[in-house]
Amino acid sequence: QLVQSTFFPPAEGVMLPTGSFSNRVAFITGGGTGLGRAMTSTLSQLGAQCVIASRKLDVLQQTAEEISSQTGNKVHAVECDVRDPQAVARCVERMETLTGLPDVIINNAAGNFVCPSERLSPNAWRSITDIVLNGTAFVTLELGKRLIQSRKGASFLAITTIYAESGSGFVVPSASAKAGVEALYKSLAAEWGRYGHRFNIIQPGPIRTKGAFSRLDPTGAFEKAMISRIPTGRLGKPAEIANLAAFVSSDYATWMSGAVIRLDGGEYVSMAGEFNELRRVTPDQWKMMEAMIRNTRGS
Ligand SMILES: CCCCCCCCC/C=C/C=C/C(=O)SCCNC(=O)CCNC(=O)[C@H](O)C(C)(C)COP(=O)(O)OP(=O)(O)OC[C@H]1O[C@@H](n2cnc3c(N)ncnc32)[C@H](O)[C@@H]1OP(=O)(O)O
Ligand SMILES: NC(=O)C1=CN([C@@H]2O[C@H](COP(=O)(O)OP(=O)(O)OC[C@H]3O[C@@H](n4cnc5c(N)ncnc54)[C@H](OP(=O)(O)O)[C@@H]3O)[C@@H](O)[C@H]2O)C=CC1
Repeated sequence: QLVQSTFFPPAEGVMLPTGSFSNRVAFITGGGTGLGRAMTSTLSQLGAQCVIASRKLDVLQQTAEEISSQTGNKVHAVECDVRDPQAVARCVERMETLTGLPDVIINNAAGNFVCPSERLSPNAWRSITDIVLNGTAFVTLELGKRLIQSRKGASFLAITTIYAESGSGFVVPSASAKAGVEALYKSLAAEWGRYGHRFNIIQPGPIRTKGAFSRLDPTGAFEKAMISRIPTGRLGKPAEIANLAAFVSSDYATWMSGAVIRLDGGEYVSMAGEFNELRRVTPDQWKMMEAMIRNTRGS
């Protein structure tokens, strides 16, 4: 952590009023681990009945038991590989039986690893883009069609990343697929408002989770450099994303649709600005540089 992080301590308590999601059902892909688990925990504390889905049923079941024993609200675990549209349809059928169709859908499941693009096999490309782009599309279309048929409104949220906008070397399948997810959600925000559906996007900056950090910085060698470019001087916390996701999915945000919200401690703008490296210039060096600039005559 950098010294300025003391100005920006994370508030990790649940932000919305108790009961904000009473009588609501929330469906969270990848809800067993990391940020998905944090969002499930927050929504469950706020009264939602949650359904979490991913490939590893044992992980999902353990998370579901832990959260529901803390909150007293049901959390259902449903096995689902989002790459398989038939598995997605079966998962949604199971959810309809357990809870009925959801009010809140969070597309959070993802796959990623750092790799020079010239080392990627076609299957490596397919693996990431299938989870991130096709998986989000299959979940969104399956649920969207059923919600439209039932004339039920819903809030859809996709978790992308800050480099969905800029692109990034060494995570090219992820960058391409996340950019596709953003196009999908912005497009549906325009098309399906008439059915009572909102679509929003959160772009998190770096937040320590085992899933992300073990695949993106396996040796830990890049963490210090990464934190040094974050103006608020620290990583994000899962609870910070969870509070934002809860707000975006809540009745306090019914006028929000098609929004792309970056929550990254300022990392994106810090990397983007041409002159931002001048942060390193000391007061004495500024004195000298200013004198040089003022003494310049003509062009
Ligand atoms: C600079 C410091 C950075 C510090 C962190 C900063 C973070 C800030 C921004 C973060 C953004 C985060 C975005 C995320 O999405 S994080 C989410 C991460 N979580 C996961 O990835 C969880 C799920 N992942 C997985 O299950 C696997 O990793 C998987 C590979 C994506 C999928 O698993 P599976 O289906 O079992 O696939 P496999 O059969 O194992 O592999 C499929 C093909 O992919 C090839 N492959 C796998 N790993 C690698 C690798 N490391 N390098 C190259 N190729 C790889 C594999 O070989 C297969 O191809 P084939 O051999 O041709 O068949
Ligand atoms: N942590 C960070 O710094 C950042 C994370 N993000 C995004 O946040 C989200 C959560 O990531 P994070 O919590 O860090 O990482 P995790 O690895 O913990 O989460 C990824 C989840 O996706 C699930 N998943 C992967 N493949 C599939 C599949 N085929 N079908 C269903 N579920 C699947 C995994 O469960 P299982 O293995 O059981 O299938 C896992 O629970 C992702 O969208 C990621 O891109 C974005 C920017 C920064």
